[in-house]
Amino acid sequence: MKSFTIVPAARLVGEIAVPGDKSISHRAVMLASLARGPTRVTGFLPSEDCLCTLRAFQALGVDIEVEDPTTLSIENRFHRLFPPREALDCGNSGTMMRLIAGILAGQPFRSRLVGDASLSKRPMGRILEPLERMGAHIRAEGEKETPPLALEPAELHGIEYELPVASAQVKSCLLLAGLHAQGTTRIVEPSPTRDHTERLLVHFGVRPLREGRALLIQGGLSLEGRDFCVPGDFSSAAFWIAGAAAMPGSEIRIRGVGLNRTRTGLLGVLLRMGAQIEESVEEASGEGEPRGSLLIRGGKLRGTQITKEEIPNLIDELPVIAAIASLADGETQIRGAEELRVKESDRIRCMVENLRRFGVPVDELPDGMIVEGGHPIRAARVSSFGDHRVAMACSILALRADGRSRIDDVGCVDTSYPGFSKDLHKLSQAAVESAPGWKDYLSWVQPSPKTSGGEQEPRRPVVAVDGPSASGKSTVAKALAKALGIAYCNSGLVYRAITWSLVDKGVDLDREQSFKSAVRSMKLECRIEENELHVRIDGKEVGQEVRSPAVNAAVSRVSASPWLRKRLLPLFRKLADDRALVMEGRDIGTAVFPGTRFKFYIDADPKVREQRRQKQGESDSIEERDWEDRSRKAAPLRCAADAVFIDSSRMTVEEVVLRMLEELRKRGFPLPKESSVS
Ligand SMILES: O=C(O)C1=C[C@@H](OP(=O)(O)O)[C@@H](O)[C@H](O)C1
Ligand SMILES: C=C(OP(=O)(O)O)C(=O)O
Repeated sequence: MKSFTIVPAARLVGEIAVPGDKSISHRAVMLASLARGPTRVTGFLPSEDCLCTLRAFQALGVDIEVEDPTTLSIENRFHRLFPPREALDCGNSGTMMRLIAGILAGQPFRSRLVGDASLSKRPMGRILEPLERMGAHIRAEGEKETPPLALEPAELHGIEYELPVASAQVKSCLLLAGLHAQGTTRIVEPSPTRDHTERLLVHFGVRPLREGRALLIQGGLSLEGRDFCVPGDFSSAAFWIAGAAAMPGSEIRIRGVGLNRTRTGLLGVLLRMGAQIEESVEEASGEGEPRGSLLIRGGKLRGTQITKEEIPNLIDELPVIAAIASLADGETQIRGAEELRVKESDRIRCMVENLRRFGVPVDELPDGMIVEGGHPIRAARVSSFGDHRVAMACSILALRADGRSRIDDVGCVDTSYPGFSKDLHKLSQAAVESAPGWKDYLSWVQPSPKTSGGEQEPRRPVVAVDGPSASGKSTVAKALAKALGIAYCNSGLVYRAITWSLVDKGVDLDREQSFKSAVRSMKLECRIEENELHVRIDGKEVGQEVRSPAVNAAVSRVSASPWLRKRLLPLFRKLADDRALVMEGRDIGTAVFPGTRFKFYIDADPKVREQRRQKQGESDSIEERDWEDRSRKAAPLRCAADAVFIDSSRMTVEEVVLRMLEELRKRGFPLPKESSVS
């Protein structure tokens, strides 16, 4: 299962254009497929949801040529739809299923609509009832009026219908059914919802009539094909807008984004919270879709109240609003949002659960939540619950956590925003990867955490060499020390020695008190002889026993102790008091000697590292080890911001050491006259 690993970032900076609008892409394909004459759709969103719509209309006999992923040529040459051979797959998309049902309800053929596990739980009664009243023969095969939907041939007639819930999907379903019905269909909305269907109908030559809260559509009119350009998706941009607004120091510009007022409720909420947003509408041509650019500058936000009336125009943005409410000062209340419970997940439940994991105090309400902002965000491992917006909202919050977070089950992001992780990476400079993959390690770069006493340059030059297991760092660190003629130390040896002694004494490592008192009473001596570190415990020099399976099994637990790590810092630092050295470990450049100018981070592809371990006759679960090392609370494995990152996957030891020597020369390390590498 795919997951994102998110490294904290101070702010979001940069400029992007988000991919095409999902709601509009669905509708553009649908209406162009019903129209006479060709339509070229540009800016189409090639996400999983919209591709389901595209495939469905191909299956219904419409010519759809994919010129490139975002450009479609659509023509219904026969001016009618054909019976599909198989069930039409709506994937994860509520919009597709509800809108296409409106189109198919009045066709002279049978059809069946199916969806994935999440869609199969979503309520369809809201479209079944009015469609049946229009004369449709439609049946929900799932329990409690859930998909699949089976449609029989039918002739529809217009009705008057007042929507019980404010839903653009139900409204659009009925507008599309009304197009194929006899007479007029009159739809009354409890409050205005996104009006993309109305605008696109006008674009294709059919104008629904507005009478206050009512919308009227005349049956039997035909649509005319006409090229259309889909604007960027405001709901995708929302992650950057909200994230940047809530992260002081941020500055981002988003170009070509849809700015339809029935979608941009988030902007009003953010402005109320104190956000700095500049909007410039560049294209508001008549009844087309307005689009333009947004400039967002980050600052400290304050909590707000979001009321029922506001919900329809920001419904899909509520997960990210909940996320950034956690960063704002004070309380944010979201009310009147019970519709969130029947989206791709129960977005109230899932966001409440995830926010709690991030350490955010939050109360769940039947129709929303109360988020208490301003508390530190804890690094967490959370699930998307298969919901794209939950995954992306949590990714934004994770940027502000106190360490690496992991969002599991993020394949769903492709339903609306393929390329989200790339954009997150671009704007945050943080690493997002399909964990625990390798490619993004380079961008794991983090500022060295502050530790007392270690920020100053050590008295003698220290070369810090960090990296994950089996990266080759020990081999190169030893060879480098030899080439420089200085001492080689391995902090791991000290942790191993302590572990050996604890194991030998039978100390119960799970009992903190016994562990601490055993360490306190231990006589630990570290000294360097002939450029090598020697460790003595209670007068006994430790040797090969530190490599025993018992020590292997326990050393991670011992070295994960923040108390012990802190206790050992002065001991490690003292080693550099009277001699230059190369010190190798996992936090040398970030915690032990953050002040040294000579830092390296050695890494290699996990596959290469696994092979190296096998060659040493050991087997190691490299990816799991990486995750543990990187996510542990005390001095997690990080590439220091000022370290030189070396990917040793395809380099020999000699090449790596030469590269290090070269860098040391550049950084002014007092190199011996004749550096030799052996
Ligand atoms: O019409 C649309 O394109 C949509 C309408 C909204 O759903 P409801 O109509 O169910 O509120 C929204 O949540 C969904 O993402 C897309
Ligand atoms: C609710 C959403 O989509 P749909 O209803 O189309 O699945 C969404 O994209 O947030």
